[in-house]
Amino acid sequence: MEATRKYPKTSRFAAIETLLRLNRTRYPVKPLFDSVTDECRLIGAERSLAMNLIYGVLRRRDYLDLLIGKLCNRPLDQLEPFVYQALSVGLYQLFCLDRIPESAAVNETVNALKAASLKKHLHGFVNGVLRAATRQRDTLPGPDDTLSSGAPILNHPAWLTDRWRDRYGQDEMERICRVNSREPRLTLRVNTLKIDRNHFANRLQEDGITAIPGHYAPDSLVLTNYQGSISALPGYDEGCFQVQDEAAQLATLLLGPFTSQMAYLDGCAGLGGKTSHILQLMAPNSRVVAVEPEPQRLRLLQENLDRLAPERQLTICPTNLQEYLRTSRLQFDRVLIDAPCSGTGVIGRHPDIRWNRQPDDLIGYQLEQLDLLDNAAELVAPEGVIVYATCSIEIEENQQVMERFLAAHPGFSLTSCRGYLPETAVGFLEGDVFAPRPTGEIDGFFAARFMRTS
Ligand SMILES: C[S@@+](CC[C@H](N)C(=O)[O-])C[C@H]1O[C@@H](n2cnc3c(N)ncnc32)[C@H](O)[C@@H]1O
Repeated sequence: MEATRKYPKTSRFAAIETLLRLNRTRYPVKPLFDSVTDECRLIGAERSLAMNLIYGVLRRRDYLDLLIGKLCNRPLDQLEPFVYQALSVGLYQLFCLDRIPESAAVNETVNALKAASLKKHLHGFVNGVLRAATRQRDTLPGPDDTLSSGAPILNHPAWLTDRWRDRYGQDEMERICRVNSREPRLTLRVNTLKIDRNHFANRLQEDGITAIPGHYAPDSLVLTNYQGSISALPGYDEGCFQVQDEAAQLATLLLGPFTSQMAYLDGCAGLGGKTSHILQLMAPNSRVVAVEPEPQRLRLLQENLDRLAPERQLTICPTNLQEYLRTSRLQFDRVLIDAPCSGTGVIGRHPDIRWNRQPDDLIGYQLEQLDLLDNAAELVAPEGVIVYATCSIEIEENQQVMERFLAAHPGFSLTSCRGYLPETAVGFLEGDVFAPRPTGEIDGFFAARFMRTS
């Protein structure tokens, strides 16, 4: 108790504790982080720093393990678990960030061990390793160096790198890993119901925030130098924008053409990123139904839509698609199935995914995705279109789902995404489907259009 009172549970403590729980449970990092930061009563900049440290460690896990292995003369699994995570957080600050002074990185990390009431010799051990690391900086590898064998540091589990090597070749696999190891960029979709892209960019500029138009999606802005929280950006409360990668923005365009009197169903609405985009793009006398079963997401969906499009024709259904189909008599011109998936296209943005997923998960997702599409097929009107989307780059969740759906539903045919993408984005087509791989400018994604022909 004495130590806890003396040493507050700061951002470093929260980062270490979250990484520890993640390692133990393999739960998604966000809810673990929320409960740890609530317990530590962390807010504002301290909370953001904790988040950056966790995500950074997860993006550079193999590199940090390499450093720890060189600096400690024992196997990693023989380190006390809190000590192992503390060394990771400390070394990440020292070797991957340039905005934290060395002394603060070391002292604050050691204080986290004190706040955790760990034995005194462990404080000394962590202090010694981190100080040795700063002295030996010139002889230790940097985060983007290759190993002495010439092999790159991939920071991904072997099952993922093996499958990407088999599919794309060594160079492309290494490129994807490199992209996923860097901090992703922050991209917004300007809400043109409220303001156009140029005016909003100027408004950000007035606050010293540089915003450049994205290369692909017509309403996108990329913020190149912003480190603060999203809700502190100008125009947040007024609903002037939504954080959304360009791949996700392009996916909604595939629901086009946005002619009048159309009925849209967003069958997996989540937090409403694409629902709000449909509301932004739809022509007069159109309407949207959004289905989402998960209560927490539902609450955020409602909040987001209240902020972004309060006066639009929208019905939110707090249920799953299967139940919706049982109770609804409606048919839709466009159905979007932005399905639950492994998320391997957004591993840079959500770095816990790479360590939490297992190869067997892919077939589990495929079954869920096919079931959602079976239900969607019943809800789409003749001549209507289903857009099937995932943020995965795995064949099992994309091409295989597409083939199996079409084989089971002869009344549907694949139609090309080409006519719905801006010219700058047609390079992401693989045949008829939209399938960018992560580049640092755009997330990995997959989308296909199925038209009901009979
Ligand atoms: C990839 S997320 C959707 C993201 C969202 N479209 C967006 O752009 O923000 C998939 C969503 O499907 C929801 N979901 C899972 N099973 C479902 C089901 N059987 N019916 C409808 N939605 C489901 C999940 O709760 C999750 O929010």
